[in-house]
Amino acid sequence: MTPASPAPHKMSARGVSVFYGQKQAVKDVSIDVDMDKVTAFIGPSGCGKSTFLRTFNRMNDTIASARVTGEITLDGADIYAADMDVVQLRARVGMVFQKPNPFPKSIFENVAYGPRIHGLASSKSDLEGIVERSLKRAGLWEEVKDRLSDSGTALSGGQQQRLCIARAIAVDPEVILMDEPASALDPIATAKIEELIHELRGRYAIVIVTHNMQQAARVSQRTAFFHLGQLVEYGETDNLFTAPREERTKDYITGRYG
Ligand SMILES: Nc1ncnc2c1ncn2[C@@H]1O[C@H](COP(=O)(O)OP(=O)(O)OP(=O)(O)O)[C@@H](O)[C@H]1O
Repeated sequence: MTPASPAPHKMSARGVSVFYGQKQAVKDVSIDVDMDKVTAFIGPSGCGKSTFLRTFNRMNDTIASARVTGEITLDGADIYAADMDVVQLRARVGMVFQKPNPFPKSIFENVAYGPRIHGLASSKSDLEGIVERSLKRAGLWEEVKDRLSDSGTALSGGQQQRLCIARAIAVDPEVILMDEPASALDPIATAKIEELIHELRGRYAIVIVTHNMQQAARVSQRTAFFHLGQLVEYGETDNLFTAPREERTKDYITGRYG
């Protein structure tokens, strides 16, 4: 009997480099990201974590000087192919930013906007159902269900970030990219976001950039350590923090630099 082939990776990067003009920010990085897992990107400031994360849904396209080489696939399809619909790609690979950035619209509209432009709801009640389900999944429903028409920007920072997560979830993504999603939040709001990441893990592939090693250890199953644009080490989070293979990883996690 031939052994079953391993499950295909949700996303794979092969030999990815990113340049800003002449400057190379990401150097020949290859990595796989899987469903049901949280992957953390850690490393000192400026090592290219955010730049690399943004290649996964082509957010670098919005920066005129940025150039990406190598290959990134989603379910085996090259996301940089000429016929890739980038709007569709960003619905499948959603993103949550460091600073919560709700639209200056109502809580309801923040979540309803994506499903509406992507034609995901067949009726008003269908749309209301999507909004409720997304807010529930983002752990915000109980706090906002009686004031859905209030402005999203009037919420607390932590609530705004959960609203942004609800907005990403509403279009039914497969992958969620989070770029330091809790670094602008207080410890209680941070704990809520971390709890939420745990709850979301079963449904999506999640990739999180974090400055905070304790946070990476708490929320992720896999960790990638970056230094000077290179991927130094990638492995199971427990192993990486307890028995790093590379000297540079060891120096970083023991606080010798960074
Ligand atoms: N829009 C840009 N134009 C030019 N250079 C950039 C741009 N964005 C980032 N860089 C440079 O690319 C390198 C990697 O930056 P990036 O933000 O990806 O690192 P990072 O590891 O996420 O850092 P941090 O943790 O501080 O956010 C840095 O040297 C940075 O100055």
